[in-house]
Amino acid sequence: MLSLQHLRIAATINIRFANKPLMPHGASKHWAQQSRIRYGPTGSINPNSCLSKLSLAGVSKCADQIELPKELKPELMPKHVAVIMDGNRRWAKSRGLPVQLGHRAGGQAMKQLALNCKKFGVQVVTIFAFSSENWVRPKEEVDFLMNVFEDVLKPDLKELILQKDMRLSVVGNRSQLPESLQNLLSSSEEFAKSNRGMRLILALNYSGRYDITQATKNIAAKVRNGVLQVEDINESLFEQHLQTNGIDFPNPDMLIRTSGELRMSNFMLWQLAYTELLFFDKMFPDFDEADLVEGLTAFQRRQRRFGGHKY
Ligand SMILES: CC(C)=CCC/C(C)=C/CC/C(C)=C/COP(=O)(O)OP(=O)(O)O
Repeated sequence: MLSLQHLRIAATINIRFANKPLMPHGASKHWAQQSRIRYGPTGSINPNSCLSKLSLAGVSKCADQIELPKELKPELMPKHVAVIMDGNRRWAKSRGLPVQLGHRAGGQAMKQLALNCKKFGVQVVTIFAFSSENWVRPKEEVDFLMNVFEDVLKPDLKELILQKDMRLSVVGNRSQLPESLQNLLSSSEEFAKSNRGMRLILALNYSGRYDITQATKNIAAKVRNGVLQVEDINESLFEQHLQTNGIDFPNPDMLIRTSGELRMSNFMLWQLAYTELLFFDKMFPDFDEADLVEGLTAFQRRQRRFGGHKY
């Protein structure tokens, strides 16, 4: 239940309800004190982007504009960034707000993160939005989260799909999600089908162990039916039976987890085998462009060996 006090705080940081944008505006004094709002310097431009080609011809904007802060190298950008957005509730509690507002602010941070990744030329972003274990939360929080998914997804997906040319895929067991959310997800995927921009993958009611278990069961059934031989089973075949099969994307290069927790929480256990892990102390709603640049810079400094040696 929202008290008058909460409404006052929400008003102070310019939070609006019922399908309306909820992220506090930079103009708010309270918000400015709580978070660094920085707009990364756009020093270097990917030489392959159409921006650099067109700017030679005196044109300053184009559809696939890639603007890189000067500390980032285009050739070392991760193709696929996975995100565990953690800390929404702690963000809200530390401000005396109901947890629901933390989830709404997290939704806005998610959209901004997707836009920034696109701006920097990342090809795939996977967001862990709801784990199969999250159902154990209080029913009213789960119900609220499902509503937030719809509220955030309706206008934001529309914008990301229609204006930003993003492709959309959903992994996880959708059949347990509310019907209206299932419909929204399917119609959004359909709408985005012919897009060619960055791919956004939402993991909703997703569990890495479940993913591996269902792949194993499917393969076992095929062996039992004689469709496959035991000798046919290898990593590539196994991957084809994961829920992420059918989505044309490389395994994540980089994983971001916010809120200071240092664990995987059952997220893409197979797919993250050689992913570089980056942990941030900030709560997810505070994760901004400067943090993303910091993470990408750290990623670019790492030496990826994939089990090999390079001495
Ligand atoms: C895809 C989409 C539209 C998402 C928008 C809403 C959103 C950001 C949902 C994330 C839900 C979640 C379980 C966050 C983790 O923080 P937590 O609740 O575990 O916070 P805590 O770690 O502080 O308890």
